[in-house]
Amino acid sequence: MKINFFKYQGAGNDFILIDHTMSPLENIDNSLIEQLCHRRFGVGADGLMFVTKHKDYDFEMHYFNADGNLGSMCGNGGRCIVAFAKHLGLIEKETNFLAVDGPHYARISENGEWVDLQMIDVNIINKDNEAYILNTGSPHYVALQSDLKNFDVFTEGKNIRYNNIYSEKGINVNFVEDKGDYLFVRTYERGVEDETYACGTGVTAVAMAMAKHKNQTGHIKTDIKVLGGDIKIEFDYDGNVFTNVFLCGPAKLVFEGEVE
Ligand SMILES: N[C@@H](CCC[C@H](N)C(=O)O)C(=O)O
Repeated sequence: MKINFFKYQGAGNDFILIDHTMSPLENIDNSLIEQLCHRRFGVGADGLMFVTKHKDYDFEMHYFNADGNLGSMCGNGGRCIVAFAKHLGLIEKETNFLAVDGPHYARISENGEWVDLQMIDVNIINKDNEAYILNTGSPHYVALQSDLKNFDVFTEGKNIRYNNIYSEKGINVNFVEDKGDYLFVRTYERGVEDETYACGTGVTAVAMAMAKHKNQTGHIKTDIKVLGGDIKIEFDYDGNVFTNVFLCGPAKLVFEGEVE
């Protein structure tokens, strides 16, 4: 069976995208997804997404992590699937689509390579000692870390993800260093079980945690640097709820191909 795929990346978080708009999604082969995402034996990606039709929305996003399992919301994946939907001619400048955490609005630049994606409102932030725990569509742990450039994100992130509190359901682990004008963020991702070059729901969680940490309220814009590039986050925060949350950044087609 031949599979046509498109490879996209959003700030270095990379995905295999498959157009499934002509038929419903059934009989998912999770081991095939894992194999396609494998960086030695497959195409190589942090995750795989199917685009299907939906009667009430422009399209529906189905996201699987690189381990082959159904993921929770993927922010960079969401931005890439919007670029893909434009490429397929499903949308033009704006869209309302459905993802695992509910409906999302997004707008896309003329050249199709920059996407502002609205994320879910967030009203719960918990603490685990000094770290912040919140769900921005996916569960996140946010910890401040000095000298982050030289920090062992893989080992420390993995230790937290697999500790007694989080091992069962898993968590994405983000480390952040406040650089003044911007935040530098590195993330260990659940489901990839490695550090990735960017995590969209992760940087969203980091911007929210830092607003709370610094007692900021109002309309807050945050510039973020990750290993794979630059991302911007915007939201309103009244001290209780984060609303009008936007994850803004690049979403680019890398190549397309076919596997047997
Ligand atoms: N890379 C993603 C996060 C994907 C979901 C995550 N790995 C999980 O299932 O926990 C992003 O950009 O948000």
